Amino acid sequence: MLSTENLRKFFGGIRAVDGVSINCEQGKITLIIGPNGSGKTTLINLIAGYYKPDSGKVYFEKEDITGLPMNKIYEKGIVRSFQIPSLFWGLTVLENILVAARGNPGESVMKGLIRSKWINYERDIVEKAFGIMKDLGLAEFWNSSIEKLPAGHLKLVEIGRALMAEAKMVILDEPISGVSPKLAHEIFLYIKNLRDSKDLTFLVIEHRLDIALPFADHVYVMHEGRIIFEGAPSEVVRNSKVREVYLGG
Ligand SMILES: Nc1ncnc2c1ncn2[C@@H]1O[C@H](COP(=O)(O)OP(=O)(O)OP(=O)(O)O)[C@@H](O)[C@H]1O
Repeated sequence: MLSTENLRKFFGGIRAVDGVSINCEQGKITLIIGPNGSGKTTLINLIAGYYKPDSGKVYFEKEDITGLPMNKIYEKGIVRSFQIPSLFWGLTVLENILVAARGNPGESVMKGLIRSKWINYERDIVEKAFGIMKDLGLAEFWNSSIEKLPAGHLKLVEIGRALMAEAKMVILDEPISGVSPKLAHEIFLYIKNLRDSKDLTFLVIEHRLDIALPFADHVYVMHEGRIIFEGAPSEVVRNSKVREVYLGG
C-alpha cells in the first residue's frame, strides 16, 4: 500500500535518513524500531509530507506522493499521530473526534445558512463518532475535557480522529510512550482489532519491543539512518546485528 524507495534526508552533516526503502502491506501492522536518533521520526515526517526528501520516492497506492504537502497527503488517506498527542485542548473527547470529520457541507458559506443542507450530516457524524469511541473504549469519556484524560487515552483519541478522517493508513509515532503496561497492551489490542475489522493499514514506531512485537506483522530496524534488519517479529531479537545495536549485544 505504501512504499519508500531509497529515501534520503540529511540535516547538515547528519544522515538522518540514508537510503531507506520500506514496504507497508495493506491491512498489516508494520513496526519500525531502532535506538534514539536512528531516523524513525524523520522517516515518517518524510512520508507524511512534513519534510521533503533530498532524494528518493514515496508511493501510496501506486501513486508517487513524494514531496506533496502534508494536507495533500492527508487527503489521500494517510493520517499520522505525533509523539506528543496533537489534540484540541479545551475541547471534549467527542468534539476532538468530530473536528476530524471530512466534508462538512455546513462549512460552505452558502450551505451553512440552510439548516436542511447540513443537519443530517451532523447527525451522521455524531453517530459515527460514538461508534468510534465505543470501538476504542472511550465511550464513557465522551464528554470529558481532553486535559483530564490520562496519556494512554489521549493516544486513543488520536486514533479515533484518524478513523473519523476515514484514514486508509494510520502512522503512529510511539503510541504507547508514557503509558502503563496494561493500557499499552490494550492500545495495541485496539490497533489489532482495527486492522482485522476495518482492514486498516498501520505503520508504527515504537521503543517498547516487549509489548509491540507480538502485534506486528512485519518489522524494520533502523540504525544511523539505515535499515539494518527487515523480517518477521519472531526473528528480530534473534538477529545478531539487531542485538548489537539495539539491545546492547
Ligand atoms: N530538524 C532537524 N534538524 C537537525 N537534525 C535533526 C532534525 N531532526 C532530526 N535530526 C537528527 O536526525 C537524527 C535522526 O533523528 P530522528 O528524530 O529521526 O530519530 P528517532 O529514531 O526518531 O529518535 P527518537 O527515538 O529519539 O525520536 C538525529 O541525529 C537527530 O538529532
